[in-house]
Amino acid sequence: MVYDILAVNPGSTSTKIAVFRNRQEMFREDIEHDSAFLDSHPDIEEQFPFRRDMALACLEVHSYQVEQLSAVVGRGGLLPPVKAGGYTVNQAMKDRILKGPISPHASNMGALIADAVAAPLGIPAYIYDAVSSDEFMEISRITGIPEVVRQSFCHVLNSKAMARKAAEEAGKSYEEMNFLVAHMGGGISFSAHRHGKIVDALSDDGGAFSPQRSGSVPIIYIVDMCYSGKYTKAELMRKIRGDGGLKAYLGTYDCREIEKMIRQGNEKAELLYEAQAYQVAKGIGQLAPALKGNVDAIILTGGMAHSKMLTDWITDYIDFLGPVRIMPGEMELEALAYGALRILQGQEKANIYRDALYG
Ligand SMILES: Nc1ncnc2c1ncn2[C@@H]1O[C@H](COP(=O)(O)OP(=O)(O)OP(=O)(O)O)[C@@H](O)[C@H]1O
Ligand SMILES: CCCC(=O)O
Repeated sequence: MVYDILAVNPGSTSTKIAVFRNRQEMFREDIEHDSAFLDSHPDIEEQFPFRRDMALACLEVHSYQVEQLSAVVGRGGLLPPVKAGGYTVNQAMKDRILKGPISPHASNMGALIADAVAAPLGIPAYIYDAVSSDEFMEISRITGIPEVVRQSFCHVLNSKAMARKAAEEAGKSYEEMNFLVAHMGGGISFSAHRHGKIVDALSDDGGAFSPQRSGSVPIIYIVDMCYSGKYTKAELMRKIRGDGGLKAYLGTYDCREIEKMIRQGNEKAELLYEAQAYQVAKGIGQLAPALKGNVDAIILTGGMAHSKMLTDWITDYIDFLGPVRIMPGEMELEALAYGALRILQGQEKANIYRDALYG
């Protein structure tokens, strides 16, 4: 049986799409969004129709008839904790994303775009390995404030896909190995994979700063900023996500531009870029206890892993912990499509999303 699957991956700076015929990729497009557009449309509800239309326009460019699709699969977003694997997009999931998002994260649009394309065609819409897939150890959830519980949240899809690939290349199964993975995209996250499960992770405001995020910042100063009367909540959130990190210091989140500044002798850019590498190394080191130091490999992945300058610095700071594998870019579209294919072929069952608030 032949299945055509559209995979859609909305990231913080880009939307990537591809059509697969079973496991064969027919075509893909990586749409990098203009930073001015992202700045002027910070809300998911505003960005969603635009990104959906761009995805549909890509199909047209490739003269692909949507009626040929068997299913659409989107990146799974920041839902309340869910299982790793596939879910059918349903009303409860859409309500949660639109009315009560855990956090306004680009990945939330994956389910919405998948549903918007699939529903008129009468075909299933799925998400796979959502960012909030939860395999945490209980000890990983504890913070110093009882009301605040750490939620499992990271680039699950790509981190697991790269760890699986590294295991395959080592001639072993993912479940036999232990990995520390640093995903370095518009957002940066770290995950500790123990025998096939992400038992702890750091991301967003809990980890390193990133090209456009603040990362973890001493909270006492943030409390002062909150009560200073100088900022609205939305303005402070933008400092944490969107306008933080390298962009806050250097005015751009494009690392290729930053490397150009460095080549032109910009010392501030060089200091900040090495600080970026150092923070990534610290994030990896912070998770090493989750594996009790039994690290088969440290994987550096995501768009920024294309940068030799960054990966050389990071390796220099961290290779005492284990062998470093550089696996640039991401395999998220493949991971989405192969997951949906396993569901369509009956090898896996799609989970039913249920929500305490939205049914
Ligand atoms: N060749 C390169 N050298 C250095 N940095 C690069 C290179 N290619 C991409 N990047 C950087 O990688 C980042 C984007 O990575 P990626 O495309 O993985 O992110 P995304 O998918 O938009 O977001 P996320 O991964 O957080 O979901 C940008 O900061 C970009 O400048
Ligand atoms: C993709 C979830 C993790 C993050 O954005 O930091």
